[in-house]
Amino acid sequence: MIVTQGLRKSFATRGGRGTPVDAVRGIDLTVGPGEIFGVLGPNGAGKTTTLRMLATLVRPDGGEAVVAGADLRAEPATVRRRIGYVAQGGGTADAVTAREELVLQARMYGIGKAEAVARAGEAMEAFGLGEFGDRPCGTYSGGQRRRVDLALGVIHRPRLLFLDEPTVGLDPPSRAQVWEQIRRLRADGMTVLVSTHYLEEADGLCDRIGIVDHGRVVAEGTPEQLKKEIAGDAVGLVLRPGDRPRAEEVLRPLEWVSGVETAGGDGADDGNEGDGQPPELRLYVDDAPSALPQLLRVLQAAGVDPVLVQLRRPSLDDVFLARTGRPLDQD
Ligand SMILES: Nc1ncnc2c1ncn2[C@@H]1O[C@H](COP(=O)(O)OP(=O)(O)OP(=O)(O)O)[C@@H](O)[C@H]1O
Repeated sequence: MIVTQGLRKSFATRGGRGTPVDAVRGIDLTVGPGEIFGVLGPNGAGKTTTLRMLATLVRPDGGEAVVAGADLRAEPATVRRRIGYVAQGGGTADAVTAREELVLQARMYGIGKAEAVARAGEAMEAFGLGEFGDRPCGTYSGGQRRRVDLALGVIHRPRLLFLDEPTVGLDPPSRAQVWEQIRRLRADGMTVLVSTHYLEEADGLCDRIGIVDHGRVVAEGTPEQLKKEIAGDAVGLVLRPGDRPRAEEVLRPLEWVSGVETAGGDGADDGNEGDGQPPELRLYVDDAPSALPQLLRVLQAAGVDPVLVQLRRPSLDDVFLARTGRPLDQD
């Protein structure tokens, strides 16, 4: 549904006298039909500029893209007809009602009056706007407003929808409601490209993500793939004093254990830990839930009885950290 190669954009500053800002330095992305694809990155990473280029609102300086089956540079009008775009702040006016906005938006896409009114009614129902949609937009909560923005973005039934940070500033329940609506659009066959700087949103909502930093894609894949690439799963074992050498001896040769490390404690296994904390033996495995029972069997056969066993799964924050050298600032 989207294929980009080397898409880039710089902005002139101080009327062309300052150093140009390289907002996007060469973005390569592939978004398949029917997926929710997340562009994850910190503020200023180039997410908005990327979305605006793909939605024909900003002209790229270089690179190629095919969007919704049309060439971005050669056929921008075709791209525009096939897509929907919801900007970060949304676009509703305070004095008009959601229903009026929906009818107006449909009319702007050339839809006849009766059909526009019918579609507005359907959208009110589908996005749960019935309770408030005949009041002026200025009286809505942030979450209600975002649902109206979504409804406006798809009133012309595009096959591809761009959402720029759709849940920024919303409280968790409103965020969950917006995610529900986005999932419903996917279930109806729509492809959704969403930009976000929330790790939880990228992880929980998106089928695949591209991590963007300083105008480049630094990682692309499903959230699970990306987390696995970084570390696989980890299992933490807290052992009785003196048990560690025997545990390491039986665990290291196992082919499904890719690494064994000691975390915490003073490293000396003499029953006299320097900081009072028993060391944790951390094992790296491909799939912790299936490795766990085997692990316990091997330890039991060796006469080792762990005090504590815990599953540790890497997060997207670990991925971001590994690829960029710093954690993602989510404020
Ligand atoms: N019109 C413009 N003129 C000059 N610089 C710009 C312009 N638009 C964006 N930039 C700069 O380009 C860089 C990327 O901005 P962009 O808005 O694409 O990032 P973003 O990842 O969407 O961040 P945010 O989440 O804060 O919107 C930033 O350094 C920004 O200041």
